Amino acid sequence: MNVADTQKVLVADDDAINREVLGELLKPEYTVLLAKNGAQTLERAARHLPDLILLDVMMPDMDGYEVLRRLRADPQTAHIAVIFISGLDRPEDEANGLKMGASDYIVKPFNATVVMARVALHLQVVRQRRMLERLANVDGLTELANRRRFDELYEHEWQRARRGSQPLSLALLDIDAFKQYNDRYGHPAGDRALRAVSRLAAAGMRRPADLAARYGGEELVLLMPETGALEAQGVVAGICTAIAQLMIPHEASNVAPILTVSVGGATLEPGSREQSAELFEAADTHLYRAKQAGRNCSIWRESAGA
Ligand SMILES: Nc1nc2c(ncn2[C@@H]2O[C@H](COP(=O)(O)OP(=O)(O)OP(=O)(O)O)[C@@H](O)[C@H]2O)c(=O)[nH]1
Repeated sequence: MNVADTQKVLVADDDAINREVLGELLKPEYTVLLAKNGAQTLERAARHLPDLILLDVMMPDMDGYEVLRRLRADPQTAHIAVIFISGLDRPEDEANGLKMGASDYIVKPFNATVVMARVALHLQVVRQRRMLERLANVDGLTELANRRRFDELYEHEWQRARRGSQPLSLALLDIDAFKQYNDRYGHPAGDRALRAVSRLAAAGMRRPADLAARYGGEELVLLMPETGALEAQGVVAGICTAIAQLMIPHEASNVAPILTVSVGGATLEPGSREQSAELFEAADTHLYRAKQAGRNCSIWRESAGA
């Protein structure tokens, strides 16, 4: 396994010897982080986002149950797998830990082989969950977010823009005469061109909350929260220029001898009256107009919300 793929395990125990024993045990296979109390566990969990936490139940500043509750309350750390390690060996303690959302419960004194086997098992579950999440959210051809993921994030960003009275910009980018491209150069070449355009769209997104997604077929959607119309148009212009600079030959196009795109965009500061569909529909209308206007161009609309 390559170092970048190594999974991270955080060992949280107030007892230095326990920390060391568990740390040494895990080190040959995983990247190990250590925490000596509850506060440090929360801080390291948020900073390093480990795949798994081995969490001592009895710690002086904050017990493991409280640490788990706080981890679950923060969306960033809510999904981190937790195995309780505890000196409390009554069945009700174990049941309580599992009910709280721990993946497993190991009673001290622990057996090293059993700890390693359980850690391996839960890390495998973590890997499988990530793979499923990826399959559910990422488009296989372009590696962009898929439409399902876009729909989810769009609603989230719409609400965030409304609460924060911030502009939200959205652009639909559609490859021109792509049917002719496929007909002329073949479907595999069409796939390559679509991947190249997608890569540039993703590279053009500047901020962490910006999103390039494949909306369907040869249509991409670019979502730019907290971005006004002028700035968003600048971002889109940069992407269109980068696509033109690829100079992908398209001899069957009536628009240009190279592959081009049309863009419809809109910016809105959501008020209480608008629905999220309105911004999308405005961008779609503008994409239609850009196609009508001869393609290889971008049309934008800006409007204030109520
Ligand atoms: N190679 C490839 N082609 C695709 C993919 N998805 C959609 N297409 C093709 O994209 C083409 C879209 O055709 P149209 O909707 O007529 O659009 P167009 O030819 O680009 O015309 P305009 O958008 O009006 O300029 C169809 O031929 C689809 O088969 C894909 O994943 N790979």
